Amino acid sequence: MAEQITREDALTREGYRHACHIMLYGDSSAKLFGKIPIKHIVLMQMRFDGLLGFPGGLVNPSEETLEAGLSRELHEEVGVAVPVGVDNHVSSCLSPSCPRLITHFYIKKMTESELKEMEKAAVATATDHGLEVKTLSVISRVCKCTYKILLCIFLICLQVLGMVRVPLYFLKNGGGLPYFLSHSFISNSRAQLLSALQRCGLLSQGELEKAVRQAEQMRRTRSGDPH
Ligand SMILES: O=c1[nH]cnc2c1ncn2[C@H]1C[C@H](O)[C@@H](COP(=O)(O)OP(=O)(O)O)O1
Repeated sequence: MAEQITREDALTREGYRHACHIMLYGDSSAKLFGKIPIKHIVLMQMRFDGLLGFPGGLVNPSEETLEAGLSRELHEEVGVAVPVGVDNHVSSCLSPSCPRLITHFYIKKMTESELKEMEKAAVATATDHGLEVKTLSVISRVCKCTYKILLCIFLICLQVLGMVRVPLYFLKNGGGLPYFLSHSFISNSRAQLLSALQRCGLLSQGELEKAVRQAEQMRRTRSGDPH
């Protein structure tokens, strides 16, 4: 469990790095398979390392405010300007997995069309990724470097493979949210997601507990541990 601190306390600590990430969400009238109302859109990202996390990144508070840095990161990652203010801040924590890292978390509600614009912009980034990968094969031939080394360097620079919607519904056999929660998440982003879903009233406490229980069961089944 990550230790919570205030935003003010975080900013007075010396020798810490600051990571700012945001949950962008909104109401939706869309229906899954034309019949299951999805009710809300919640965006996360598939990162270059295969882990799920929120959009955002590292910010240096001696150069810019946390919120300005987060807006800049969003613009760099997705290509869309999303203003973020202190009123969007919800928590600051000492990272449970990275020493001397403080993770700041923000939530912002957007309209369905703004969220779809973000998704389209993220797809455009993925198109550039495809083009860049072709370019890499040409560079690797010219420079006689291996394609794999160049691709790793490129993916580490790119950091994001695409935007994903969090399924907030329950399907048969743990499909939907339980299955989603059984994947691997970066740092404390899974806990950030669960607390944000509760805080924004997107799911009830009972639904969240059911999803977490089923996800845990799936993880145990996959690892061959029956308990
Ligand atoms: O979604 C997240 N929630 C909490 N902490 C996160 C999340 N994503 C990453 N992190 C942590 C772990 C990472 O090492 C640092 C930096 O994040 P990242 O997005 O990789 O930053 P840069 O793109 O390198 O600026 O934060």
